[in-house]
Amino acid sequence: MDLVLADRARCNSNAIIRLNDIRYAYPGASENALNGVSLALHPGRILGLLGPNGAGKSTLISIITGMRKAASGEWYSSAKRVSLVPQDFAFYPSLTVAENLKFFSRMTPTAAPAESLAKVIDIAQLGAFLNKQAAQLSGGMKRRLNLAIGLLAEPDVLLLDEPTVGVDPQSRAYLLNAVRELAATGISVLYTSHYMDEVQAICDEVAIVDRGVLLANGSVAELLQQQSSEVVFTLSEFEQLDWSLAPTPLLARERDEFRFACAQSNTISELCQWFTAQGAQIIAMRRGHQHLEQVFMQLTHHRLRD
Ligand SMILES: Nc1ncnc2c1ncn2[C@@H]1O[C@H](COP(=O)(O)OP(=O)(O)OP(=O)(O)O)[C@@H](O)[C@H]1O
Repeated sequence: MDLVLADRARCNSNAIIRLNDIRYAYPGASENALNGVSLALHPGRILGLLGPNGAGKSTLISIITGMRKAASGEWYSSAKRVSLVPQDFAFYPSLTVAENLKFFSRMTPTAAPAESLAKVIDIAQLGAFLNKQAAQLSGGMKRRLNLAIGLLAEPDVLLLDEPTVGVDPQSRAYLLNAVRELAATGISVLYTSHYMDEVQAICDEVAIVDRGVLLANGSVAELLQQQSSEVVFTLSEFEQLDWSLAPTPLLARERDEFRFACAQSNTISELCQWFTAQGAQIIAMRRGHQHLEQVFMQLTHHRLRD
């Protein structure tokens, strides 16, 4: 089946790019690399794309850029320019920063190339490094040059494939801030990273894929809430509790925090009553996961770097 370029009415949202039920198989492969993935990118928002190795992230990115054609599904886009900042450095190591930027600027048709060049130098804060050979830059500065080249096209959709691999903490903080500022100007960002804390910190939304299937998609807060059926109590004066008599089995304890499965609606009230009756004090209670990594592990059953 041919890919359908749906019109804005069928998109039924303000998405700048929307994928519906996208399937893709590499020639000769026994399994689909993408198995019915639906996703939307929105102006001014950062979507974090997470998945273990081989999940289908790169394949998805190549479909969004148009480098690969899906076997079936719908694809809607109102983006004028989509830029991909790849994980591999996409510049000439023997040229200086300025020479690289000028070269790629000439390759990128924009209305005002000089202004665009000045703008990306400013965003990536490369002004002090223009005469340095790209090969001599630190890991963080190379990432900034990679980003600057991607921004030359003045994209309205920016696809970032692991933009902070191999950078020092300062450059990392700088890059994360730059990505947030770019989104604040209205650019739609797809952010792929193996660093969960980054994704949790800067992304408005997260999509978790594994084996070509979208396992979860929503805001970070939604995923932390929805994907957990656990409750954690912080207690004091708990030493006298006989856990074998608890109305719900204790799953785990860490210092004064006690974790329980929360399968039924009355689990929490039963536990509260039991703690109070046994003389323990409830200091705090929270539902849901605290970290995206816990959500990821629950859904994919392995760590991101496996
Ligand atoms: N050129 C190719 N030919 C055949 N199979 C491929 C090709 N590229 C990827 N695949 C397979 O497609 C599936 C999805 O791969 P993809 O590269 O999209 O995953 P990924 O999530 O980007 O992984 P990583 O985090 O390791 O980059 C995997 O099973 C992979 O082996």
